[in-house]
Amino acid sequence: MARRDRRQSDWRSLDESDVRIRPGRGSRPRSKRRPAHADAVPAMVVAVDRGRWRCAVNSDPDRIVTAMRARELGRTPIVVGDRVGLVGDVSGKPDTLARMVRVEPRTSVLRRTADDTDPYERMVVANAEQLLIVTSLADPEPRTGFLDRCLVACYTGGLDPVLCLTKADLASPDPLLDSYADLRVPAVVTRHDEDSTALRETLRDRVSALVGHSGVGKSTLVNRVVPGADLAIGEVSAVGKGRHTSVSAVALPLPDGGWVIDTPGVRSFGLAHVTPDEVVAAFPEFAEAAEECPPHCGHLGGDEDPDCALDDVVASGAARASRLASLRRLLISRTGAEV
Ligand SMILES: Nc1nc2c(ncn2[C@@H]2O[C@H](COP(=O)(O)OP(=O)(O)OP(=O)(O)O)[C@@H](O)[C@H]2O)c(=O)[nH]1
Ligand SMILES: [Zn+2]
Repeated sequence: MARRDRRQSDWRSLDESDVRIRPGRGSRPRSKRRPAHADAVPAMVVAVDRGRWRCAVNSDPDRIVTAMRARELGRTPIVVGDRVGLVGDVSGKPDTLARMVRVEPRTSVLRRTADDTDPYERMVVANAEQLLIVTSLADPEPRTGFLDRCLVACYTGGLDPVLCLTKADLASPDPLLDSYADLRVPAVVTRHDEDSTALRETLRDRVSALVGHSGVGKSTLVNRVVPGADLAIGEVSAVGKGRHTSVSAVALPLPDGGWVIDTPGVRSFGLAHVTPDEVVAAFPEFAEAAEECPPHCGHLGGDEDPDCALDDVVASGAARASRLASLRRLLISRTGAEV
């Protein structure tokens, strides 16, 4: 609790956003001002730049409105993917500015810390249903440490992970797929000399965030599934005048429905905010046993956590040893060196 209090008071100094899902909000008694904004129109944030938010009214990519934050929202972080309520001029005509009066509770949050020692979590994307972890099979070689960290971010943030393995013309996906089989993460394999039907199917009608290291072919993918993506990114990143390249997330509409949220600035996932128990919670067969562990168990077993109860689950035959090994690999990635 102490940690939470400290964090709350320090939010103000952050430039990126904090990151909390606020599950309590839906059941909280309605505040007095809510009825006053009964006419607010729903919209999704598609880009953020320096105190201005670009929003798609009714999630319609053809109804883009620029908005400011109503004073009553204080400094609540508002990021791409947030569902908001807008009042005022929502025409979207040049030089008009709507007012954002509400941020809906989030269904998921993709968050990270800047590095592993940074105690402050930052929100990257809100409400994405899935995270496409874009990894090339060669050139550059897959970085499983990064991949594992992305999985942890999914499990603790409420997103469905999907492995997106690119450059299959250069190397076989099988070894990588084998090493993730126990985690049961769905995968899409792509190569630039074949069509992208499987990828389109995976993305259709969903809100998908994309992460990947430089050079893995993420831009190639985005341009394939979103015609004119380069142009669109240029446009939204021009929200704050004078800025030509966007490093924050940008939501781009898919022609068949759904959105992809590119995260150009995100090359790493510090996970200082994640506890071992949060990771274990994503593994139903181990979650209950973890309650039998000594306090502050890191669940790594061996010399690190000799009394960890997770080994008993495997010994009893209720889970496979390889599942526990995969879980522990994720736990190690949480504390391991940044990759
Ligand atoms: N062989 C092969 N090369 C590919 C494939 N997809 C992309 N590339 C190449 O990989 C390089 C990097 O692709 P980009 O799409 O720019 O990669 P990125 O991940 O967006 O990288 P940044 O722009 O640095 O963020 C380019 O030279 C692409 O032509 C593929 O399926 N096979
Ligand atoms: Zn344990």
